[in-house]
Amino acid sequence: MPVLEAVQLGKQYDHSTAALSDLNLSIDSGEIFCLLGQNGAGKTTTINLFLGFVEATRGKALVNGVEVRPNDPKTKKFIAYIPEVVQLYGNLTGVENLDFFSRLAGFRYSIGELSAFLTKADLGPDAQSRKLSTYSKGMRQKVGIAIALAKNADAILMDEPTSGLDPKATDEFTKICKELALEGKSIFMATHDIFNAVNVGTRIGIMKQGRLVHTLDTSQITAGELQQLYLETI
Ligand SMILES: Nc1ncnc2c1ncn2[C@@H]1O[C@H](COP(=O)(O)OP(=O)(O)OP(=O)(O)O)[C@@H](O)[C@H]1O
Repeated sequence: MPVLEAVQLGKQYDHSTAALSDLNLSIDSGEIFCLLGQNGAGKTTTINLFLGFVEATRGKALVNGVEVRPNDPKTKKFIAYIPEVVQLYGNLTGVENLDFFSRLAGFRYSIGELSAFLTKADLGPDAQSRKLSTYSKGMRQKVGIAIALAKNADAILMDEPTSGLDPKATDEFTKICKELALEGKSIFMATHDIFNAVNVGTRIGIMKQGRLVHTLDTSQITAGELQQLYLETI
């Protein structure tokens, strides 16, 4: 069974044209699916439909075979979400933030366990005990990853996770994503970074005006070819 599945999924906000139309997509355990598309193409809408933040006007989104419904916690426990800027408490340390958000998700961990999640997310011991107000954007992303790990989510959804990260931080983030996928997590990422999409993704989707117009295996395409296809498509 796919971890994330969209069946004829569509969304129309009010009287506007459809933000998403007829999306059919299956993402398995261990896959990293990178969704490309211009501003307004429908990437965030797709993520929001899986999260249950907005309600589908057509079709359905499923997580582990369970249909997503807004305000229904059933599918939320399977998913973690990492927004472009991970919102955390500046006056709490990395460990304290992770503890707070783990408790919100219903998990209580020892300091050692919390520290192990942060270490796995590539945040060293010095950083773990520092206040979040001193963290870089890349470090905040790592706390976001640790929160996903602590929640034991099967799917991690990310909206432009590498935007604004320097090349080293992007590389570190990419390595963590690959490790998580090897452990069986499903990752769904909206991104504008074509090079990183080819580097990190197992599959790429290109969306235009709410429609998924291309789906490719990254083994079949170079970054240059993807860029060409993207520019021809949008
Ligand atoms: N809450 C909303 N109400 C009305 N229209 C919306 C709402 N959210 C998004 N839209 C519209 O839906 C379309 C798709 O937007 P969406 O944010 O999903 O695109 P995107 O691909 O994520 O863009 P970006 O790369 O800028 O984040 C756009 O036309 C946008 O204006």
